[in-house]
Amino acid sequence: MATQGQIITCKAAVAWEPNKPLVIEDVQVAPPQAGEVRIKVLFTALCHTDAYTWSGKDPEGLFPCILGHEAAGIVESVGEGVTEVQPGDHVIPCYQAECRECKFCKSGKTNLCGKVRLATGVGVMLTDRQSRFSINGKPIYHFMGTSTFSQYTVVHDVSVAKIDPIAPLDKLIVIFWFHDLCIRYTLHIGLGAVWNTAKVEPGSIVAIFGLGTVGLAVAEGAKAAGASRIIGIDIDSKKYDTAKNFGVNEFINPKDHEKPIQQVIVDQTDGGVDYSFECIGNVSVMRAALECCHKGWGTSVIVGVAASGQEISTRPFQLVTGRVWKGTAFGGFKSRSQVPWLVDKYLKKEIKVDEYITHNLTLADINKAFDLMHEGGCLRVVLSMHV
Ligand SMILES: NC(=O)c1ccc[n+]([C@@H]2O[C@H](COP(=O)([O-])OP(=O)(O)OC[C@H]3O[C@@H](n4cnc5c(N)ncnc54)[C@H](O)[C@@H]3O)[C@@H](O)[C@H]2O)c1
Ligand SMILES: [Zn+2]
Repeated sequence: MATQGQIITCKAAVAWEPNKPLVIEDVQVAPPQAGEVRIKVLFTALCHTDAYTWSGKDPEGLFPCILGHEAAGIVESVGEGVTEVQPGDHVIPCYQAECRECKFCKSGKTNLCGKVRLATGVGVMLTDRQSRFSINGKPIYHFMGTSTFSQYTVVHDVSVAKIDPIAPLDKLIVIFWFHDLCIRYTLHIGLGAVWNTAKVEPGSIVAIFGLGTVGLAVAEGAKAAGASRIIGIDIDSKKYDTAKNFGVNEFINPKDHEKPIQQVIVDQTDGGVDYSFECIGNVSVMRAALECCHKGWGTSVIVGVAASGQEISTRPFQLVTGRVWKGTAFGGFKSRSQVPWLVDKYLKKEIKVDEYITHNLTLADINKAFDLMHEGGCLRVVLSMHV
């Protein structure tokens, strides 16, 4: 391939400073080094995690940087020692790596691989602690080990999930195919919370706090697991309209009640729910989500990401009497091993994907895309990489 081993100059949306509009720039992307993969990004989606770092509230946020962590693309070239993917492979970059060698990976109990975290947490690559992005010699930080708001990105090979390419690569099919993958990636956080972390059984009563994209994916997972009652809780009653399509069959707006929301739920469920999921990132809602669980067995899963420095609290008696408090990152899915499996489920139409995409724009419109994301009625904005 002509670009192999060369610096590629391409377009990327650069966050120069917190809270300032992203700027489409010509960025130089260095070739991948040992254990690295350079990917031509075809589609990327936006997520609140990008917005959070961009806002400047994320203490780990580094500027200037290239944000973005939900995407699908094609391998352009690989560095020395990379054996699992090769140029032309269809891939999804994953912010949660899976090295299969560290003690986390080997434990079989968690997806929190530790291999590249020290480097990705500070916006560089592991090999030489440098960035592969620069503008006229000035380094631009990576973000979450993915940086997908760029037409080309370099990631660690342990962070790349290879996807089965669908047979006839007719242009349109490729477009739709990748199109859907972008969303697939966020979606599985919700599904994983239900299938891997909580292990919801048929007939369960489930409460979901926050009916954004993540909450809807939890609802879909709960429905697929056979939950009988799926109670959605949101301060925006309009959210119930969409949520019904994803399996939510009861709705409570905490603002309609004088009593604390956990008490309202306990009253309506004969003592509490079997499973609850906090999909907002609000620590007082996390407490409510635990306390609305049934004594003896109720399990509450924290999916939402609270602002840095926040703490959760409850009376220890809540746990002594059998409630369980859990958390999940990346849905508990092992990235490289299980992302392809999820894609397969999608192809077999076992899980919804298309329904989450409410807007399609291009990289050039990325600032508009962020505005849309903060509006009601928007689930996922997918960007193609044209400018
Ligand atoms: N654990 C993970 O792996 C992971 C991955 C991605 C995102 N997240 C987190 O999941 C959370 C949800 O993400 P999203 O994209 O669905 O967000 P979103 O903003 O689209 O949805 C949040 C919903 O919560 C509702 N809400 C806000 N405050 C509320 C309150 N006090 N009571 C009831 N409802 C309330 C809002 O009206 C909205 O509908 C975020 O914290 C995000 O950072 C976690
Ligand atoms: Zn590992």
